[in-house]
Amino acid sequence: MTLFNVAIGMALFEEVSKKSALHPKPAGLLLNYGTSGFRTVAEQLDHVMFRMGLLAVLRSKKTKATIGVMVTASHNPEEDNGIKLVDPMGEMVTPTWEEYAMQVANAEQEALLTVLGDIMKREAIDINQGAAVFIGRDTRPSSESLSQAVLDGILSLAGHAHDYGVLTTPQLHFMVRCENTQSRYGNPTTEGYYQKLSQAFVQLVKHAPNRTDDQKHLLVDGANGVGALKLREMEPFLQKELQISLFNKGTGGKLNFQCGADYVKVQQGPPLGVEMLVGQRCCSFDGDADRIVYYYSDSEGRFHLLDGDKIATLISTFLKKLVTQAGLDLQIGVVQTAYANGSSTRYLENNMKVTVRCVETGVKHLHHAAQEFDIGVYFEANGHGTVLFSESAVEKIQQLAMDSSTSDEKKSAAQILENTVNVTNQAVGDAISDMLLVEAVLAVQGLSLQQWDAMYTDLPNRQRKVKVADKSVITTTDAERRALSPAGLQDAVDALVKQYRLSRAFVRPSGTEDTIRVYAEADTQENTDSLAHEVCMAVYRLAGGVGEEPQPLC
Ligand SMILES: CC(=O)N[C@H]1[C@@H](OP(=O)(O)O)O[C@H](CO)[C@@H](O)[C@@H]1O
Ligand SMILES: [Mg+2]
Repeated sequence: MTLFNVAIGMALFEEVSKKSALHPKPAGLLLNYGTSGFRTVAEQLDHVMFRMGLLAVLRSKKTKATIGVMVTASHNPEEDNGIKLVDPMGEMVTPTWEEYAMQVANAEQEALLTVLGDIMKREAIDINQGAAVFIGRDTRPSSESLSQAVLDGILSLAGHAHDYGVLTTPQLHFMVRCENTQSRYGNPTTEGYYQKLSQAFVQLVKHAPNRTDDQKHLLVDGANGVGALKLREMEPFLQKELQISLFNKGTGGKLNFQCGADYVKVQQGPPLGVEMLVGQRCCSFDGDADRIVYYYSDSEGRFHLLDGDKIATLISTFLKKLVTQAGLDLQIGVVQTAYANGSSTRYLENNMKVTVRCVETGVKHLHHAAQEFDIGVYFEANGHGTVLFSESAVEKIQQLAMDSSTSDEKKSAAQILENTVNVTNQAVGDAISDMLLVEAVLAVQGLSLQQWDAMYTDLPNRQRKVKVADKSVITTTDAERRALSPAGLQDAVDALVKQYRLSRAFVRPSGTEDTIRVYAEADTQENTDSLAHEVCMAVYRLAGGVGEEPQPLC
């Protein structure tokens, strides 16, 4: 380092030191960079925001690219908030830097500069390298001041910041990817996002010219969050090809309260505030619009949920048909987690004959595994997912779509595939993009919601939680489907599972909550609930359960 660089470094660090005093860390407070960043009650987060602004600058210097910072707590209560970092291609920040994020967030006030200095040394970061950070935030009341703290952090390390204000999480990921591909992926503006996705959607539905107004109609539960706002902004771009009735728009109700994708998935019932008629197509976004689930109510008043597994099945079936029609040699894979319904996995493997991989919970694991295929479809059962197309797959599709010597059938399949690529937000799961994709797939194939639902029947399933003294006593293997410790737990689960038909159960520590999650499925809801309860009891007894013993449901 030259003396000049040292002087610059010292001046910057002095500024950081001065500014960080305005964002003090409560002594002793330790936070975890979990499955999707830091997440806790908003009051505890000011120092974390400031410090993540600093870290984003370092990450930007290291990667020589624009980095994203999103302020949101997704589906969690309005009082909570959170922050996550976005890497250059719009993906979640790499694991080593999650570690750094924790070190920086948890450093006591006087140790902050040392921790930053150590990271710079370890990563050989050049202080003179420029830095740029994009910021987005959700609609929580606390998000504005918290994103201001991020901005303070960025500016105090002399980084360049672009504050987009209120955005959905996937929009922020999209902006970062556009910027770092010199706009090859799209323009890094909300208008660029609306244009790219809606143009592709409008092209796709041209392959379904006789859609009725009824077929174009969709009820959307916006979870009283940012998704509702952004969908309203996007509507004019859709040229009436989708007619949206928007509920839970955030004008009256509380964010995520008895509504939104997470509520609908966990309750397996409709959200508050949506006026659904029999058979009508409905979907719910979550609070930051990166998840979506579909549902309808049948003539007997029964609620039908079409979750992430059903969406993955619909999309991969569609893609497989098109790839075959186009005569392209592209391998399609579907990535799921242990929470995927057993029926969906069986259907994909046995009927659709696509490769299915199971990975650990958390989008970063799914995203990573999906990159190994020419076309990788990944969805968590809760509705978070997307499709990744490899660069060479996109090239082959584009070439064929323009090839004047090929047959009309092949060309048309390639053109549909090309628009499918463009309607998809490949940076990350995106409720708006997934909604357009599902709507287009249904339209092009002339499928009703009921026909889609009938592709396979979900096995009854149940998710439960058990409180234990120390959740780390449970360790798992085989994509979290088997427990390695404590001794005897997996044997107990195996013995219980054997007593039921079509059954499966597993236990794992949650990565976002201080609890053990239990999942069970079996031939009937009654058997599923009974299996889930017995597994909860095994966890309670063998893994140090605390508080009241798990009770059977009803
Ligand atoms: C069963 C379940 O839905 N788990 C969720 C939940 O993770 P846990 O590690 O199970 O707490 O939050 C994650 C982040 O939002 C999400 O990716 C994941 O799917
Ligand atoms: Mg979310």
